[in-house]
Amino acid sequence: MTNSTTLNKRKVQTKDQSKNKENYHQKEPLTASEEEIADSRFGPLPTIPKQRIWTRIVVVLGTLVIVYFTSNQDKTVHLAKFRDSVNNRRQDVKCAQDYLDEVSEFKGCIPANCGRVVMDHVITLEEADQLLDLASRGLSLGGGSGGASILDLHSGALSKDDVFVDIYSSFDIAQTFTQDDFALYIRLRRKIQEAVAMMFKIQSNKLYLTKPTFFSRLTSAKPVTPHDEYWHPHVDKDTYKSFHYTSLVYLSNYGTDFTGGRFIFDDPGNISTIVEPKKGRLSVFTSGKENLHRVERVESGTRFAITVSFTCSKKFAISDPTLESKKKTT
Ligand SMILES: O=C(O)CCC(=O)C(=O)O
Ligand SMILES: [Fe+2]
Repeated sequence: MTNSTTLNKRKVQTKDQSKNKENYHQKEPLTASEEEIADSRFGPLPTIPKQRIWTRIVVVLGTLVIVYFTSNQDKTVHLAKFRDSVNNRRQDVKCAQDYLDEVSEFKGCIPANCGRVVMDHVITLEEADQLLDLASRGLSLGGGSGGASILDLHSGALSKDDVFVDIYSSFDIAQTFTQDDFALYIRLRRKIQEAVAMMFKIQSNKLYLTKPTFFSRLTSAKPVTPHDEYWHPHVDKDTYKSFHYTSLVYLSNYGTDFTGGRFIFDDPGNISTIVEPKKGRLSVFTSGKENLHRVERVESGTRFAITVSFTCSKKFAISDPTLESKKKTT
């Protein structure tokens, strides 16, 4: 066969194929023999009913809408619910670089991981009740007119109306507190310090109590001073330079003693990581930007807690208060 004959044959084939194509597009009925050939070689030509196409479009669009809205919405994660009883429920997060840079100077005080841990079995219910009793007696000497009152047993700062007073110079504190109160306070501070050291794998003797360390009483009352606005997101280390580890012990129960007032870590990706306060619950976390947090506004009732703060830097250490040492300053 010559080359020209082959070429001619190809031309004929191409002509036939384009004829078929035309047939297909123009939907001209196939001849019986063409139909037979099409059926036997390829099976019947596929057809998608219009209704099914619309169903698919609606499903795809619906899915896109759901994905769009859910990805922009707040996601809520519970680190510890009120009804949970947790041993050491931890969540590691990447340390903020400036926190890591700073803490790296303090050998024995560098956390194995940054993050948060909730512990329900470090402070007993009885100890929490005793602390609550101590806090209530102290706070009964004053109390802010807005929704937040604090009592700092180290500095003596107590909220009173819209200012702070010094309980050690304003009152005869021996009428309000006993030596046992201070002994309890010191014992629990040590317990918390041990727990912080254990959870972050650091040396307890490289950790120092720092200021402010204080009791808080929160209500739904209208704010009077900026100190009453406890619900703003913040980083403890930005507010208080000395902080490296923050710990909180809750002294009242979410849902029964008060509503609202949950503790929330504002995590990247609009994730709210929630700790519901519970009497005796200890929550500890590294104080850097990795742990941006806030307290929800209390809606009803009264919420008591104590913030116990630790530093790795000896120069920011404060000593434990005792009844004797504090009486001397009056
Ligand atoms: O009371 C709490 O749950 C948190 C208080 C707090 O954020 C703080 O003391 O810095
Ligand atoms: Fe805080």
